[in-house]
Amino acid sequence: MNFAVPERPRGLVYALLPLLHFASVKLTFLCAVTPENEVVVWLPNAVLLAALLHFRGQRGVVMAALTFCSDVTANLGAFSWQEAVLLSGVNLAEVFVTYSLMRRAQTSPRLERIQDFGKFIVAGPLAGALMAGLMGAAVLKVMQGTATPYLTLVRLWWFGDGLGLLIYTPLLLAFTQPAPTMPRLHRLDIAILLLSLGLAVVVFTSRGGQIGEVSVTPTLLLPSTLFLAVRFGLRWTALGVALISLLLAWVLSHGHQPFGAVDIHLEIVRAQEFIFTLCTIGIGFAIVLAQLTAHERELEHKVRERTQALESSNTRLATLSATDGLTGIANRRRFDEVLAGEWRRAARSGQALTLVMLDVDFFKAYNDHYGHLAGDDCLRRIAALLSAQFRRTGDVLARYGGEEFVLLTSAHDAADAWLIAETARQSLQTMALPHAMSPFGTVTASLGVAMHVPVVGESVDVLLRRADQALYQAKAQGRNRTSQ
Ligand SMILES: Nc1nc2c(ncn2[C@@H]2O[C@H](COP(=O)(O)OP(=O)(O)OP(=O)(O)O)[C@@H](O)[C@H]2O)c(=O)[nH]1
Repeated sequence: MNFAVPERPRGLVYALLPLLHFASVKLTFLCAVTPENEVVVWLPNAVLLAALLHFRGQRGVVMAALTFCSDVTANLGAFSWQEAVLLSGVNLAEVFVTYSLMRRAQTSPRLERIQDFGKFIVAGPLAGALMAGLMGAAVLKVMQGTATPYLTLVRLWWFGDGLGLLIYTPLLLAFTQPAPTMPRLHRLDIAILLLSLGLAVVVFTSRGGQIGEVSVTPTLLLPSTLFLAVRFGLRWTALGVALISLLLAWVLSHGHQPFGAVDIHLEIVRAQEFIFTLCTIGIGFAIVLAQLTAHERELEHKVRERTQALESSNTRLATLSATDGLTGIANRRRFDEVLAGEWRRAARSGQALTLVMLDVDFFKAYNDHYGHLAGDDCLRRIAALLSAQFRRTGDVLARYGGEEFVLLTSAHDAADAWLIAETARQSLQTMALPHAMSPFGTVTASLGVAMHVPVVGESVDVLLRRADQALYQAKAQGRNRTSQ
């Protein structure tokens, strides 16, 4: 049982446990014991089992002692005190054997997986209750000298106790869990529930009659249980199953014959078979559905997580593929994309585009003199300076390659365009990065400016070529200048 351990049982639990046990004894006698003293279902043992499962066995001895006292008290009405103590001991043994078997089989105490429900059925209704049947029947035979054959006594005890565990344990456990969200009750739900209620009344009072070819037996209520499982989940299915089972037991023990006019012993076995089928199918189906829903949610959650991770790595990749690794500004690829888009937009709107090309002067000499790493650093500082300068909306600064930068911007006119470029050149000069191999003594740049209003169908090369020519001119005229 590898699930989170809940808090230990406290005062209120100790008070409620024997009360619930005693109430379950009363409920059993009210609904499920025939005038011939045959028990159709014996509920009380499930109270201790559910408590042991819920609290993972913590303070099990105290809880057992409390329910034992309640059990002996309940038995005293029908048996001598020695018999009462022995029979309550058998009940206690049944619960502890069931609990130990479930523990051994590593059963989830919440019975929330179909495998766990299966293990519970084997450990409790089959093994635990059978063992109690063998022991209880022996006590009755030896102490009371009952005339009923030993094996019949075993069967009666086994089936009654087993079904009690089967009906009541999942119900009590379901109600100790946090309440699941209830689906909204539609008109169709109400109609089906009312129809099922009507059907139950017909089934339980029809004395095994027939409508046409169809036998009106409790089996007809099976679809209603499946409906409960589909619409309302485990908690309400467990309750529905328990109600139908107890109603059937009550009907039987009050002389009605929902399976037709057959011998009462046979009638009880039929009812028990039906209750077993109803519980295993109804509760099992509800558990499978809940498991599927939980699995689906888990999958959805995983898909959402993966999608988010994929999206963020896509975004990171997109940023990486658009960024120049050395300077952190846009790379040529990104610049070409933006230029093409802006070119088309300007062609439609008739707006002028301004392109500034900036090439660092004597950079080979800088590299040769200061080293390649210093050259890298110099390029980074120039990029930072230009980024700080060109930050108007719509400005796109990029490293075009090597020691060449480009700026796509908009200017009012040619003079404005020249001023933008010239300001950048002057800032670089003012930064005064030492360049011993340059006639200017500091790092400088030459800039070429081109301005053009594109027309639809014209190639961007027009603008690039013009800027390149202007740059060539600036270089030819002595460098550290802006040409247009
Ligand atoms: N450190 C460094 N150097 C680079 C990088 N990319 C290109 N270069 C260098 O930039 C230099 C460019 O040299 P050239 O094309 O001859 O130009 P220049 O020496 O600046 O001469 P002008 O442009 O005519 O003034 C070459 O030495 C390249 O190795 C880079 O990422 N880091």
